[in-house]
Amino acid sequence: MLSIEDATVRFGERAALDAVDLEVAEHEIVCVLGPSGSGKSTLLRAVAGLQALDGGRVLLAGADQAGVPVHRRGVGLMFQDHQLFPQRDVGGNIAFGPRMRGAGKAEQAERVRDLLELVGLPGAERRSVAALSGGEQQRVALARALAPRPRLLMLDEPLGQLDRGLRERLVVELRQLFGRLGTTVLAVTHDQGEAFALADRVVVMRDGRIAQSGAPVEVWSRPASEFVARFLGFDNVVAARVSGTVAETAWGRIPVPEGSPQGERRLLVRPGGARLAGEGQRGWTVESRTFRGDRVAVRLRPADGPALEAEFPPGGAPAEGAEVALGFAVEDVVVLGD
Ligand SMILES: Nc1ncnc2c1ncn2[C@@H]1O[C@H](COP(=O)(O)OP(=O)(O)OP(=O)(O)O)[C@@H](O)[C@H]1O
Repeated sequence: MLSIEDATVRFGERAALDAVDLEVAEHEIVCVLGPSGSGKSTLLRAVAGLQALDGGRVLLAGADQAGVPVHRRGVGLMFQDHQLFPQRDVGGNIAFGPRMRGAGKAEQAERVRDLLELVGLPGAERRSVAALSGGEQQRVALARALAPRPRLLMLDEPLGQLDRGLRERLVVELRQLFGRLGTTVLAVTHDQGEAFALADRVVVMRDGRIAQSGAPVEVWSRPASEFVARFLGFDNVVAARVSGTVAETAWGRIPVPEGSPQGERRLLVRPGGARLAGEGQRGWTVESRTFRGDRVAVRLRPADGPALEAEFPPGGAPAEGAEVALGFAVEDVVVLGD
């Protein structure tokens, strides 16, 4: 459906997109994640035709989009800076696209009715957009973006302004909705929870390049590099010398999965990977304990080396100041690439 080939966009000396290659298949939901300034919006804008490329190509269904204006690309946009038209009512906002494409009054009304049904706001045609809640406005913006039946829907921080509870609910609804409609989606967010919940595939960007691309579970369980690991919030990263299935680290000898990269590496231990073990490595002191509802986060300090963040079930966490022995679960250990 969408092929981005070697796409480059420069602002002065700096490349906001640096030779990016990305394919999005029909019906696929791809979420682009990354820190502020990593080039996420520039990527979307380039696909939409709002940003010219300095190099490379954007193809939609095989056709090079060079010189094709935004409104002829057949893409739907729901961007942060594309607010609803305040002077039109809900129906007027949603009917805008179909009207521009020459749909008659009856067809427009039917489309608006169907879409309002779809986004869970049946009968809201005549409501003023100013009188809608934030969540309702997002739904109307989504209906407006879907109205012209775009072959590709692009979302920039679709739920950015909303509070967490509403976001979590809407993200589930969105995924179901896109599945039902068979919509192909390219979305951008800085919120990893949102990306992981929405996407079939996540793409993590760094400085205008793709740092990792894969199914959510794959990226989560096997971050490719220290950058991706830290971006996902994993802080237990330590220098390691890997030989076979064992790594020597400041946290002691740690088992690593078979087939791990060898030699001088960086190694990640997910917080669930450290276990209390009588026959494990002794000499860890519990520096702090933080209750997090369903688990307790515990900061452990070895005799000599950096602290390690571990997680325990609420009933099973050691007390502050306690001396414990630790073992490591190999499935929570990742030898990172460069
Ligand atoms: N019109 C512009 N002129 C100059 N520099 C720009 C322009 N648009 C973007 N940039 C720069 O390009 C880089 C990538 O910006 P972009 O907006 O794509 O990042 P982003 O990942 O979407 O960030 P955010 O999450 O903050 O929206 C940044 O360094 C930004 O300052």
